[in-house]
Amino acid sequence: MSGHHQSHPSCKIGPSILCADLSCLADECSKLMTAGADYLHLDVMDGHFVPNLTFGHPIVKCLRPKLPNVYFDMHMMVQNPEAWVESMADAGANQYTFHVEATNDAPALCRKIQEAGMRVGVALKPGTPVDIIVPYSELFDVALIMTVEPGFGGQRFMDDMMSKVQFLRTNFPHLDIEVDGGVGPSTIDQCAEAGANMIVSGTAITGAADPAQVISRLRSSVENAIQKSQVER
Ligand SMILES: O=C(CO)[C@@H](O)[C@H](O)COP(=O)(O)O
Ligand SMILES: [Fe+2]
Repeated sequence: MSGHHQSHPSCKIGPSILCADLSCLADECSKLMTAGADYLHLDVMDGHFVPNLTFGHPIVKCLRPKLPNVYFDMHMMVQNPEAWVESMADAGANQYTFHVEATNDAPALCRKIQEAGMRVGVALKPGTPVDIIVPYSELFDVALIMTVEPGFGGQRFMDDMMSKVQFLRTNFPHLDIEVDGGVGPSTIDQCAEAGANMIVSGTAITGAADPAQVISRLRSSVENAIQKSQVER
């Protein structure tokens, strides 16, 4: 995965497995990697922070040996994100993306995640202003801009979130900026133009007849936008 301190970070496509066939999750994950994914986005929901319930670190622990080289981005939609850092690190997670709305000490949590050996992601719900993460921007590797209200796949993309992506790309050219929620072929271009480089897409990929074709479509949109931004400099 791209580091935090490099020129414009490269394009990474990370399918969300939330709406995949969870009865054979390891196979679904392998298929997505074979279809060209760069990483996997695993949605952890606790039924408190969001009105839905999925899975936790025991699943990651079982997936890891079957997918030894896959980057797991854990989207922690949980009330007490501090509680699961060590378990997720032990289970083999690579990135721990917590919601700033779920903690009253985000900088301390960033340090805790770093000390556990994972990359740090900070996620913002649609209603949360982007400037609140500016004071501790040196403590995280990825900013996740939710483009739906978290909790479910298959929702409608919120295009007014693009101003947050643009703000971050303008002020933090080297930051990995992730978008998540309703992202697919019909919404990727505005994400790419705003400056997102880590692309989470769930139902648009797992519901597609040809996931590989959707992944390459998302990738070409982002790579074109990166090229264009570098020419314009
Ligand atoms: O975190 C979430 C939902 O809360 C997302 O990761 C969704 O799972 C993405 O699914 P689509 O909106 O792309 O179908
Ligand atoms: Fe997610």
